Amino acid sequence: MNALTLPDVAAQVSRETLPLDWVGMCGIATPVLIDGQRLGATADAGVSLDDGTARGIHMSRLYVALEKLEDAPLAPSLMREILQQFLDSHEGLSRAASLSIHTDVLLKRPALVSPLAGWKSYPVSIEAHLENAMFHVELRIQIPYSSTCPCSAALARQLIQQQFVDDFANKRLEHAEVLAWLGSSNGIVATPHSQRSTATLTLCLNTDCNDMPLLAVIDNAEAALGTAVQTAVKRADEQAFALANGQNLMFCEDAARRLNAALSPLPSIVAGQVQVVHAESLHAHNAVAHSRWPREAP
Ligand SMILES: Nc1nc2c(ncn2[C@@H]2O[C@H](COP(=O)(O)OP(=O)(O)OP(=O)(O)O)[C@@H](O)[C@H]2O)c(=O)[nH]1
Repeated sequence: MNALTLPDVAAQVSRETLPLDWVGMCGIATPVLIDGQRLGATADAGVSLDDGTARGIHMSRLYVALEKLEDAPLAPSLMREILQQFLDSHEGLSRAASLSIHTDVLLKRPALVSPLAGWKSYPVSIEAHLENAMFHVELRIQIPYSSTCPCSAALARQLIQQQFVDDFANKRLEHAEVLAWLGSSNGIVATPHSQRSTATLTLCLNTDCNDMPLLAVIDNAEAALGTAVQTAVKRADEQAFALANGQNLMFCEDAARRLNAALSPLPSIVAGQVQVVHAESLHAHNAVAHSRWPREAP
């Protein structure tokens, strides 16, 4: 076979001299190691093309650098190493590099009361950027939970009181009769509405972290909300869930404040933003609140 020289189009001079902000590949399949689990993920890898005369970047050099994801736990330090390799392999062409990883973290969560447990999937994205030795990493995670409207609960309580007045007007109160009434459908004549809700947390991580603080973030967030959606559920678990909802009535504003208070003290997080969306059953639209920290001085 003839030893032909392969044409290298990327090395050609571009006819139109124009630097590009980002060039790379999106949706590269890769495994990642998180908390000892090997997960399937996709990666978006790219660099800036600051040399406007160069025709193209060297995609294969970015692809090869992603091999590091196979064996080392995913951490800010690992992402920095990979980004540095992107830049080293594009010396003279690129000044900025970025890498995003998208995956679903699977966690086994215990039931509230029964000995059952089940798997829950949390969509996670980690975005890292390196430019002029400035490195930052952002973790985005979605957490589903239940929220019961405090206003609706108060309105339902008022109707229950009214029903009590109607049913027991001019009657001597008998303990057994009241108890039976409380257990009847008349005793709970109205119920508050509740909704499946989602918190999207965007967290700027401490770049010295040698692991991803996923479990700490999820555990803190779910404890602060008190009404995480459940996996395996027996009746005892459902009853405990009803109690948890009753004890944690939440407007979207309440949920955003709770999450801010729970996550902002974590040492692995230097700044953050919370977006909560309550998919209302009262309306066909959603109730939404945002909160971020640290807050700029007014
Ligand atoms: N830059 C660029 N490359 C592309 C694109 N689509 C496909 N490729 C291909 O990506 C492959 C890898 O490119 P390079 O990394 O430059 O490959 P190479 O020249 O063999 O590798 P080096 O010797 O390291 O430069 C080439 O075959 C390109 O044709 C594109 O839109 N832009």
